[in-house]
Amino acid sequence: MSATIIDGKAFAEKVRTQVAAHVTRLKDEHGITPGLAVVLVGEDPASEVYVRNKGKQTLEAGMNSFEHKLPAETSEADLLALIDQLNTDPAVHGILVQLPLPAHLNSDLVINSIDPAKDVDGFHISNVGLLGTGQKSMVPCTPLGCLMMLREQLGSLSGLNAVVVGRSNIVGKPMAQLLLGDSCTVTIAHSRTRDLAEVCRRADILVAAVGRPEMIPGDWVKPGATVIDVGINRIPAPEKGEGKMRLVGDVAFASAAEVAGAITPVPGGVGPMTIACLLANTVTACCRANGLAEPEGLTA
Ligand SMILES: Nc1nc2c(c(=O)[nH]1)N[C@@H](CN(C=O)c1ccc(C(=O)N[C@@H](CCC(=O)O)C(=O)O)cc1)CN2
Repeated sequence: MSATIIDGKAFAEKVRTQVAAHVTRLKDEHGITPGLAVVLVGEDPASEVYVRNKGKQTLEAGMNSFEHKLPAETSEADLLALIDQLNTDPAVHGILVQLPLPAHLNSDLVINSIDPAKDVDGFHISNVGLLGTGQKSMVPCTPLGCLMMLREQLGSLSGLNAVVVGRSNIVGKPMAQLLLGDSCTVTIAHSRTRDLAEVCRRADILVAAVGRPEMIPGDWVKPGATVIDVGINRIPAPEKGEGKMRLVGDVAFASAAEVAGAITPVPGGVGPMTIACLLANTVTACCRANGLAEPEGLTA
């Protein structure tokens, strides 16, 4: 293996320390405690873990955490009523609805009912438009985490060829906008892209966000490229025992690490940065709501 392994866990800890320092300053100098409300509908086991970790890390950073756990059969009207209440609650600076929502709920409608200023996920259509036009917005947490790691690894991204494999609203599209904002030459590739291998081989920065286990092999990676693997896929791991599973990314890590200059592992790469950036966005939202200077280095 020749690539530098980008340690997302360590980087996330650094971001959380910075967030906690800003929170202390907001409390001491302005008497304000940032607050994050997380809404979980249903009992998806992975979502329950993510929501628990969000609450724990919010409290550890010195912020207020408001957790709302609703039954899977919650009606859209009841969910919208809760969001309405959070929108007007002055103690709540950030609101997040954990995805995926149960199938009977319209995710777009629910997300677009959040006050854009409190939309710490950056999924509201207003924030999508602001990001797309290069204006100040709330930036989706996973792509923001990827951008922070890339800047830390490479310094300037200007002029680099970036290929984003995946066109989701949550990762692929905002990631491409952020890379464009840093003056990369950006290609968004997807399942219908012709000669995907060749497209990937042109990338100085390769971001994999397709949700297909180990889909990108090492021979699709340009020598020296920086590879950011957003995929979190659970696959059977019979070597660990019957019925056991393990996590892999969208990139075949071992072969890609032979070729890449730097690469994020799964787990321990992009994942931990998602929650760290959520905390950062909550502090940013709190500062904006109170007309205070935004924390440096924690926004795009
Ligand atoms: N409203 C949102 N819903 C979802 C988001 C989101 O950003 N906003 N992203 C994902 C889930 N997610 C946070 O919500 C998340 C996913 C993964 C991790 C993480 O730290 N992963 C670890 C591995 C964890 C494991 O063992 O399963 C890693 O990669 O090292 C954090 C947050 C979907 N929903």
